[in-house]
Amino acid sequence: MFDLFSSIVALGTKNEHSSAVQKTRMLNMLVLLTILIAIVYSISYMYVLNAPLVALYNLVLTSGYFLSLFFSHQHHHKAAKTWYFSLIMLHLFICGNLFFTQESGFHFYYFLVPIGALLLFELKEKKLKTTLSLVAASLFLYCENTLNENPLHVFSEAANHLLSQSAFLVDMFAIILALTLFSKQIERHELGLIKQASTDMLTGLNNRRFFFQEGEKLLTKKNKENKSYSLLLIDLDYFKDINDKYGHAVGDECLIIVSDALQNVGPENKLCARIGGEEFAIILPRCGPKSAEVIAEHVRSAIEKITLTTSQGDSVECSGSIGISHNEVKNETLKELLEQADIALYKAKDNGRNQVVSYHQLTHS
Ligand SMILES: Nc1nc2c(ncn2[C@@H]2O[C@H](COP(=O)(O)OP(=O)(O)OP(=O)(O)O)[C@@H](O)[C@H]2O)c(=O)[nH]1
Repeated sequence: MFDLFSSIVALGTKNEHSSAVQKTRMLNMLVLLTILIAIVYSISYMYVLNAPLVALYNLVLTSGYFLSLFFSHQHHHKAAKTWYFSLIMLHLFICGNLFFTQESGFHFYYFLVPIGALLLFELKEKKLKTTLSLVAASLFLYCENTLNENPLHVFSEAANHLLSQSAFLVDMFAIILALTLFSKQIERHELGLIKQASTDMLTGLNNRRFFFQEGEKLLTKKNKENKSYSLLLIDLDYFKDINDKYGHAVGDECLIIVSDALQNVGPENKLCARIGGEEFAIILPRCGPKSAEVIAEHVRSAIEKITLTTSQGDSVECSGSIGISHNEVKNETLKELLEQADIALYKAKDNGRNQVVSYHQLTHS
């Protein structure tokens, strides 16, 4: 049963972009919900309100919603939405102006049309969305001010009261549901944008922007708490040669593998980022000079162990030089720590590469 529900909700979502998938799923769900509510109404007309003819007509109208699911299945999304909203308006008009009188409160359901259209139509479908909403508003006003003299079924006052109350409740539920879905949509998009703006596209590591933003925050906090921390600046050796010899794509693959290795070495609470072409940085919170040197050595060794086999069968090896700095003298800023780590890194390159040099060692020797 659940599988059937899931496959109906997923109708027409294959190979669509994520926003269209969301909207199509929402429409399919709404169609199913409408069918369910309409069936519940038919059952109550039949057994509670004793109006079998109304129940039958209502079921015939309800079957029309399946066409919307068919349009979704055929990927005619605009047609699916337009048909759904048009049919729901026709359905309400027939209920309020043929089956019963406006005292049944069915015309209050017209409010669902602008809410649904706002959620389900794309921004560029403004005209269609506005037209449907205006038609719904006009029909509401018409029904509110017109009394059907010859209804198919005359309800008692209590039944009319019950029906109009149920319309209010469904309206309220729909507004809450729409707002919840809407805010979820916004939140999801916002999180996606934040992630995109802070991630390096090639390697998936944090990017330079995020590193500086979060690094400053982290260091200000640690400086205030008088806690020690270290910074590792890692630069791959002779990377230009790898690009020149094996091609840019192999160079890219190498950067990805190195990034994975960096993420897997050292403590979990580190801040690791790609801050330049073949340059990476790691901030190690609560980490003094000795521990930083041990971790840096693990990082160096992890990079050295990487071997990449190209499609031509060549083995590519890489190595990295690492400069370390600490907040030992005064509460250094991130910029100062990077400058110190850069001096140490330069020394590591100068000494022959594939090694770790600490700024602390340089200044104390
Ligand atoms: N494949 C690839 N290469 C990149 C990327 N970003 C920068 N590079 C290359 O990285 C190389 C860096 O070269 P250099 O600065 O000379 O450094 P190096 O060859 O590693 O030499 P040393 O640092 O002195 O050991 C350049 O050839 C850049 O084109 C990237 O995203 N992908």
